[in-house]
Amino acid sequence: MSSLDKLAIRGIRSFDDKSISVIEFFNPVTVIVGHNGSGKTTIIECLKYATTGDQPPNTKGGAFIHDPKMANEKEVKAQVKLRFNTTDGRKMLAVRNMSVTTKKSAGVTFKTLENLLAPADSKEKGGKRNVISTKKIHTGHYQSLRF
Ligand SMILES: Nc1ncnc2c1ncn2[C@@H]1O[C@H](COP(=O)(O)OP(=O)(O)OP(=O)(O)O)[C@@H](O)[C@H]1O
Repeated sequence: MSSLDKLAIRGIRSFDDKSISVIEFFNPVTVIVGHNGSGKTTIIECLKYATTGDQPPNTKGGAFIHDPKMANEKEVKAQVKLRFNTTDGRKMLAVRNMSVTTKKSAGVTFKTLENLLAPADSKEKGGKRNVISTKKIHTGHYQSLRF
């Protein structure tokens, strides 16, 4: 059976872009507990975003990203990184990046940046990963991952 290992969130909704929040998943169950507005739903939305690339409804234009006004920045870079185990026991990493920039002249600009799916332990010389795909994955164990 495939399983979730760790989820790292930076710059999504109330998770600011100055630090990385890591959520570790346990077997057989992980319970997410917190006050209203503390980010429970955001964690689930980040899991969905990591695995499908889909952002929550009504978040077109960067509303899923931490508000630059709250961060007191012109640009906020967001990243969701999911480490998971495949059905055949391999550790994989799915990473998605996006950004919002604010300019007086152009308003808010939302961009999707690099996405990747790679073996989690695949650091090559020079720190580059052995990337399987930065686009769509249709087959095998990654069937539900759309890149
Ligand atoms: N773009 C954004 N930038 C900064 N903060 C945001 C942004 N969008 C939403 N938020 C904040 O993120 C929080 C939403 O968190 P979320 O809905 O994940 O919490 P929750 O723990 O599921 O809450 P509840 O228990 O009420 O369902 C709210 O505090 C909201 O003000």
